[in-house]
Amino acid sequence: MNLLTITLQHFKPYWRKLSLALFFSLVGGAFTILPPILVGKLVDEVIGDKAIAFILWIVFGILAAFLGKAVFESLQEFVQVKIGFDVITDMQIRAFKRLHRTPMSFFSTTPRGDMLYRLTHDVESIQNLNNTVVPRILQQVISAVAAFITVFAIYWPAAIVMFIVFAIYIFPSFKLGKTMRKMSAVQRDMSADMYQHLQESIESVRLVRTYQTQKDEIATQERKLANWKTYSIRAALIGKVNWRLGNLFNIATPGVVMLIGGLAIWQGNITIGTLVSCLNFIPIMFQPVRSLAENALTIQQAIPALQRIYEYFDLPEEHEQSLPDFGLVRGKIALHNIGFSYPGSEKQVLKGVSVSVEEGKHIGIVGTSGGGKSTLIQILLGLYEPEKGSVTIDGKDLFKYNRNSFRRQVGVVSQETFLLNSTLRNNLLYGKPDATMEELEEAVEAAGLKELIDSLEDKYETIVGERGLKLSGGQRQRVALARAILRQPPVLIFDEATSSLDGETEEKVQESLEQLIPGRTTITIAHRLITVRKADTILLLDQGMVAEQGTHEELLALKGQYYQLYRAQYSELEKEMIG
Ligand SMILES: Nc1ncnc2c1ncn2[C@@H]1O[C@H](COP(=O)(O)OP(=O)(O)OP(=O)(O)O)[C@@H](O)[C@H]1O
Repeated sequence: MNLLTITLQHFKPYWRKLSLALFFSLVGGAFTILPPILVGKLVDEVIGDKAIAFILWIVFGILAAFLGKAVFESLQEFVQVKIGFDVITDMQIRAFKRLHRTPMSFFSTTPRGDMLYRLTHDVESIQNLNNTVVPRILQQVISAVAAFITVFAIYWPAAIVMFIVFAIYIFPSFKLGKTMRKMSAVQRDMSADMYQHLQESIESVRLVRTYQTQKDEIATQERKLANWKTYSIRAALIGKVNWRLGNLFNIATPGVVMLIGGLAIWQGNITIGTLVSCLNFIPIMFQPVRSLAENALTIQQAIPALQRIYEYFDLPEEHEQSLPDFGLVRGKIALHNIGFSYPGSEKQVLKGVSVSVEEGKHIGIVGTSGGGKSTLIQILLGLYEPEKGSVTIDGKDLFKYNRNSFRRQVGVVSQETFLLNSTLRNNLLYGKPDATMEELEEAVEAAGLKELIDSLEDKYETIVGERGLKLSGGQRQRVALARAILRQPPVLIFDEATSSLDGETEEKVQESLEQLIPGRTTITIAHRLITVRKADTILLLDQGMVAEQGTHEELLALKGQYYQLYRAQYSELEKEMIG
């Protein structure tokens, strides 16, 4: 679909308001043509015939026309500004919705700064266009057409002259507009790139300070700014050329009209009043044409922003929205012969992995770093689709159902805990906003958070700071744990969920978790083998393959990789106990 079609689609729901705006604009336009006609009458009839008493009526007419124009054009602007905001919010939400439905691979390959720039700055520049340029364009077009028709009716040669001069003026403006559009597209990409760098630099301020790379950061920003500046100056100069051109024609047009009009008066074809009217119509017609040409440049500049937002409307969807829901999940999970490599990467991360967990059972996954443990979980959650193999939940193919309906019934605590810049209460209730205070306190207790909350002055109302930065790593992880526990889901996934806790706290939390686990299908990924020793089955993943599988005791008895890992992790005393 092209740009215009998509844009019109967005305006379509507001056609009633648009018609109202058009009506107000037409009435405003009618008032615009009155003053020049009355001025002509003033010259011919009042001054010429010395009918001084009539002058008051003319002056009153002119004032009334200006007032009428102001009232109706304001009404039109008001309606259109409202439509402008309606349309822009619709556009932003459409792009945002689509972003939330697009596959995870998009997020791992697209810079965050670029996404944010599109949804904020690009939207903003279209908003400016919608609120200022679009409402005026309607008035301008109507005024220009009304003026042209009136001049044509009272003295057509003047109308033809005006039309030719304006056409000559408009042509280069549109030509310049095309150049501006291209330049503006480059400028937007440059700005988005700068935004991306600024965001990354600010977000990683701790890293920058620790590694003392401020100079490099500033140098990079200076380089980006210098390129952007050179380009922007060029674009601004082109805009000025257009403005100067407008000035030139502004002076030339009355001259030509006076020349041919004067000749017509001398020949007795028109009255002086008619020429005065025509001259008064020039600014009415020229001003809109001029703004139209200038606005055309603004529109051309905004088109790349529009394109960047529209690109998001076409993002692929993770799954069709029409897929059926899972219904109540019981928790029998089977991943069969999974083969997977990340989009854009050649490396096979998973090479034929099969895992099956019976309803309510606990499976532990251990193995070397980078072995593919977290990837397996992402596939189980349907965040990535495997190239090979299948994922079934209660015997149903995950990819033939609405994945969100499965995810809603899973409690996940991962290595990276994401907290909102809000109160502890809001963070805890994120997965279950309607939980009772009793449920909340139970979850807090189970996650070992009670002491912390009691020690805080504002208790549950304490603000945790952006991304939970006011909490320690272990505290953040416990908040995430409580959040998952609160949901009481049939499936629990712990991906290094207790890795940031000290030994003592980990042990306590582990005890609470062990009470929570029975009856729920649980998958625990852990580096510390002690975390999974009670699991029904333990899977050792090595370089994308299942190297060993069995209970803790079976694996130890096997004296393979698991045994080696265990030995490496525990004290001499424990080693002796095994031996
Ligand atoms: N988004 C991604 N794009 C490309 N490659 C990725 C991506 N995420 C992970 N990988 C690669 O996939 C492999 C498996 O990563 P994964 O995070 O699944 O391992 P892991 O076993 O969970 O490791 P760890 O125990 O260190 O958390 C790694 O080699 C990693 O570099």
